[in-house]
Formats: sequence, structure tokens, C-alpha cells
Amino acid sequence: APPAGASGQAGPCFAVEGPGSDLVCFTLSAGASGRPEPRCFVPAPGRCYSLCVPAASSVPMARLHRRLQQRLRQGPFGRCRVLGLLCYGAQAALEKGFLIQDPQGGPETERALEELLRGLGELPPLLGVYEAGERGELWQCLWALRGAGGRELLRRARVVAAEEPPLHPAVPGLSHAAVFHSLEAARSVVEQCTSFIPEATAVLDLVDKCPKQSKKGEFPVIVIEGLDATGKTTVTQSVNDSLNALLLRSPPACISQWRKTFDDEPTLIRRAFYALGNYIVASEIAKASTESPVVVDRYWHSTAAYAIATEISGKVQNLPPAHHEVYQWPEDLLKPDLVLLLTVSPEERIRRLQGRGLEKTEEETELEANSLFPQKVEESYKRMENPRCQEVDASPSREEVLRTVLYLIKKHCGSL
Ligand SMILES: Nc1ncnc2c1ncn2[C@@H]1O[C@H](COP(=O)(O)OP(=O)(O)O)[C@@H](O)[C@H]1O
Ligand SMILES: Nc1ccn([C@H]2C[C@H](O)[C@@H](COP(=O)(O)OP(=O)(O)O)O2)c(=O)n1
Repeated sequence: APPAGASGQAGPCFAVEGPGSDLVCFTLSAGASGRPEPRCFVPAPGRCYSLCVPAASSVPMARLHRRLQQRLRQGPFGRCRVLGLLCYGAQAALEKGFLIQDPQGGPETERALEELLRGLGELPPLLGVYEAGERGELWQCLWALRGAGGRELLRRARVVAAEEPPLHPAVPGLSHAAVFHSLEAARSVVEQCTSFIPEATAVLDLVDKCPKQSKKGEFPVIVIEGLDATGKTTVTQSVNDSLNALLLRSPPACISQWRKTFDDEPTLIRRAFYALGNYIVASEIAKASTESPVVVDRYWHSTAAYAIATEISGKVQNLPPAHHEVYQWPEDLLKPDLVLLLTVSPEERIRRLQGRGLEKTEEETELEANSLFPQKVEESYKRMENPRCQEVDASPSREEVLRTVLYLIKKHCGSL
């Protein structure tokens, strides 16, 4: 039977992005029917709260989500566990938010949440409060905060378990929230950021100086892709020396000084920045490939694969199915002749990461700590199409990997 909300209509479903690889899903029921609620996410004797914001490709909403995320890491929320929460349903657009587990209960956390929401301006997100009923059943109360410290109960419904949906709830929105398939789509996101990120204007200026629809020259263009520390820099440099090629990288040098700024922004903005970087590199490739072979260290496949793997929580099986639109190359972006994907075992990759001993970014640390993340990036690379990535086992010695790569280039691109 379809999930019924208090109004009797098909209601929203929720998926908690727990620390495990499975989503814990629940829905709401007006009556006493329904399978037992997934109590596992409410710590006894504690309490649970939820907050959600629309996940549409809107810069203000992306920033609101980010702000909530940052605030929930601080102060009174220190004792709580904060998990990702997705709210989806037949009629509603996806919302993204947080499930806040307070192991002690007590009024402080709820007060702090109210205060946080009241500080957000005119239309703060609704506050979900989960409480046990007399027979141990679980209820969700949905509150709207009103002026002068008041609040209004919009809905009280029973929480009942739901099946994990066949498609991860974040998949349908990926093409709007994280994976850009045209210059215009990425450009419009960065354009909305100029008032609060001064560097956005400089990025747009550089993009607008590039010729539109860059065409490749007669020399081959080879892209080297792979997870961090799989040997891309090592391979691109030696291929370069062997072929007398020009070495380019995405994001290009002209915008890389702003990378840190955009890396600190929400996914939507961050991915739009990297997407624009690819269009700038495309114009560099177009020019260079009229004079010599070109080797590119990361390009669109990196942008897409990392975006997909970050947005889709949980296990590798949650990724969009093969041939999904997110794996297709953007029509307005210059295509390389050959894309090689370097792969090594997880153990070897950790050895190389440690051997290099560089300071780690947040994402790199996650990459090491959470072995599902690199698996999802690599699987996404492998599902890319038109052009697809050709996999190269990069675990042998530097010399042997170079030999294999040069062999594949010669085979695919002819004599150079
Ligand atoms: N084939 C190889 N065998 C052993 N170590 C390698 C090999 N290729 C690269 N390395 C080392 O692994 C580390 C990561 O390589 P690097 O080229 O910087 O990777 P990436 O550019 O993909 O992050 C470096 O310390 C590098 O010297
Ligand atoms: N063309 C590119 C290059 C990198 N990115 C993003 C994807 C990841 O979030 C990081 C990975 O970059 P990282 O610093 O690990 O790259 P290197 O391994 O140092 O080449 O940057 C991208 O989106 N598009």
C-alpha cells in the first residue's frame, strides 16, 4: 500500500544515510497499521530530530544546507550524532538534510535547534521531532517555527519502516545538483556566486575569453585518469617526455589558485567550478593539439566520477545504473582521442599515498578511511561512455606502466 501521511495522501519517504552502507528507510502512517518502525535510528533513552532543505540546484539552498551542516558540528550539538537524511516521495522533490541523534534526550538540543533555525531568516526549515508513544511506537512531529517564539504542529504521524528504494533517492537529481552536462549549466551556478565569492567573477572572465565549441587539432589528445596516487603525474610526465607532447591538467593553472576557495563551498558550487575548468582546458587542448600531441592529467571523467561518488551515499550498488545519463560526455566539450584509467589495488594505493607523505585534504582522508568512496569513484570511471575509459593496471614498476601506456597510445592513435 502507498505510504499515507496524516492527510491520507501518499506521503514522503525518508532515507537515513547511516555509517553503514545500507540506507535506513522509513515513511509515515496516519493510522496504527504499517510494519514496525525502524527504531534503530533513535537512541534509547534519547531523542531524535530532523531538518531538511530542498535539494534543487539552487545556490541559496546549497549554502543553507552547508551552513546547517557546519553549525551542527559545533557547540550544543557536540554530544549528538548527525547523519545525512534524504526526503523523497512520489510527489515531492528531493530534500536533503540531517538526522540529529541526541543520546541523552533532554530539552537543550531541541532548544538549540530552534535557536539555530530562528537565526536563519524568514522561512526556516521545518523541525521534525521523533518521540516514542505509549506502546513504544515511534511518532514524527513536524513543527513550523513562528514569530515571537511560537511554533505550530503541522503533522503528527507514525513512523513505519519502508523498503530501500530500487534507485538511490539522490540519483534522479544528480544531473542538476552535481554533474553538469553543458558549459551553460555550470556557468549559471558560478554566476550566482559572484556576490559572495569574488573569485567567481575572475573564473567567468577566463571562461568567457575561451572560444566556444573548441575543435581538436590533428595531433592526438590523451587523458590520464585515476584515483589519487595511482601514478597519473608520474605517467603523464614520462609519456610527455617520450612523445614530445604538451602536458595539460584540469583544473588548469590559470584557475588553480582559487581551488581552495571553491573546495570549501557546497557541492553544487564546487562541481560547477571544476566543470568550468574543463571548458578552459578544452580551449588549451584545441590550440595545443594543432602543434603536438597533448597529454591531459584529469579531465571531465574526474569531475563527473568524484561528483557522483560524493553524492551517492552507501554502497557501490547505489550508483546510477550503467548507461545512465550522468555517465555520458557533455556534447559541448572537446573529446579526447583516448582516455586511460590507471588502477592499483587499495593496499598499493595507500602505500603510495603514505610514501608521498603530502598533507591530506578532507576528501583525500575520506578516500583513505572509507574504502567505499574510492570504489564508487573507480566504478563510476568504468561506467563512463563515449569516450569510455580504458583501464590500465598501474601496479607494476614505473617503466612497465609507461611501456603499457605508450603501447596503448600507439595502438589507438597510430604512429606519432
Ligand atoms: N609504478 C609505480 N610504482 C611504484 N610507485 C609509483 C609508481 N608510479 C608512481 N609511484 C609513486 O606513487 C606516488 C603517487 O604517484 P603520482 O604520480 O603522484 O600519482 P597521482 O598523480 O595519480 O596522484 C608517488 O610517490 C610516485 O612516485
Ligand atoms: N578535472 C578535475 C580534476 C579534479 N577534480 C576534483 C575531483 C576531486 O574532488 C579532486 C581530486 O583532485 P586531487 O587533488 O586529488 O588531484 P590529484 O590526484 O592531485 O591530481 O578534484 C575535478 O572535479 N575535476
